[in-house]
Amino acid sequence: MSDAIRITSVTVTPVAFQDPPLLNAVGVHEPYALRAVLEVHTDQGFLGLGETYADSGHLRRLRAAADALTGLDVHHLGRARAAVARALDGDTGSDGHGLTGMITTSSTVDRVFSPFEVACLDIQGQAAGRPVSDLLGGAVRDRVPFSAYLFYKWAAHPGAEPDGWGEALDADGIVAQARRMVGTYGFTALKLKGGVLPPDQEIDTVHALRRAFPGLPLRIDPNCAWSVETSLRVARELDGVIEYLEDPTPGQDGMAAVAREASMPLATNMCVVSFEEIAPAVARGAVRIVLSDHHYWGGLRRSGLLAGICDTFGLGLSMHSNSHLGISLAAMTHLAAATPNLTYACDTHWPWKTEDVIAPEVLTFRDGAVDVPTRPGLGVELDRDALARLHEQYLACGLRDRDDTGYMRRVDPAYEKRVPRW
Ligand SMILES: O=C([O-])C(=O)C[C@H](O)[C@@H](O)C(=O)[O-]
Ligand SMILES: [Mg+2]
Repeated sequence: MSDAIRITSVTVTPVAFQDPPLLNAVGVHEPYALRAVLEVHTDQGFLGLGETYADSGHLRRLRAAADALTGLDVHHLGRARAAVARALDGDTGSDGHGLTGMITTSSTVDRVFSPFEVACLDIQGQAAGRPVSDLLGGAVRDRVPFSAYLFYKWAAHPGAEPDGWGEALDADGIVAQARRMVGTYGFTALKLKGGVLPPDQEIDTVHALRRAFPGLPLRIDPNCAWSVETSLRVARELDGVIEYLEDPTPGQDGMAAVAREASMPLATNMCVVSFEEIAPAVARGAVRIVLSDHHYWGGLRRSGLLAGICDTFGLGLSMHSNSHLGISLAAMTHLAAATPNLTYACDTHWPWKTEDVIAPEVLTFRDGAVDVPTRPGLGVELDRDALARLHEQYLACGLRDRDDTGYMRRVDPAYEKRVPRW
């Protein structure tokens, strides 16, 4: 039997990378998105990487968990998760920005454990000489398709230079944005972030996308900005136009009411975001598709568990994203490659970022898909200069918690977060 590979220390480095003014149902993205980069060091010299959120409470919990993992074998993931749960001792997170649904004590453990699990799998893969997808059962596809994630947006952050994408505050602006994304990355599915403009304008935008891209699957996600009645009206207007309707309205009961009458499947990354929410959602018939996200479903293997449960109950599976860097894209790609029933193109914010902490050449888009890395582990390497620069940017930018609503209020003091808004 081969030796244990024991964790000797973990480095948690918060970073900030530039983010354009993307609009959503709760406000607007701030000039920087925050992430934490985890480096898990071991007694055999392997270094494992993980990436996660970097809000201040999450950073505190990551550091507590990091201390608790020292000495554990990277193969003992069950023990590692239990050690994280003990270290957190009930310290439960909250969904400050309002885009990710309810957070419980157990789902907080999943959020905190996830990047450590990814880093441990990175190490296991390096030691075995196998890509992480092989540790998850093996890739069933060599390339993972992603969708173009379209946002209404301002041309620039207030007082700053335009970001190069230009303004997109109507259907023409979104179609132009989609043309550029599809032209550059080859995406074969389109997702519109909605809940920003009055519903009729967003319906017009989806129809404009349908005319401009007749063959591509379309989705809209207003992050619960609509009442049940509004959701049903939008569903009627978009009958036969979208492949799924994502989180039109708050709560499983509201979603179930929409699901009973809407012609298209409903999808969620807001009313089913933890294991305890699956059974009630199935009982209510609230959704037909769950967007997985290893960052809050407890890592790659627990995301596989979610996939199995979805399969059992006949639920479809897609994948959610937040603003992220290359370590996360690598993990998402390995997971999607090894998940047979993940049949929808995954979300990614990738095109919106201009900076990263990994060497750029490993993960590239061709025809809207990323080749599954075949090198041992995650297959990505840290660019230490870039990590240091983005950490300096974190220290200098002053942002410590994602606050799309607060940022919007600085621009428009009358702005209010309302769920549902229409
Ligand atoms: O599908 C979703 O709900 C998201 O991607 C949530 C994100 O936070 C998105 O709304 C964003 O980045 O503004
Ligand atoms: Mg969503």
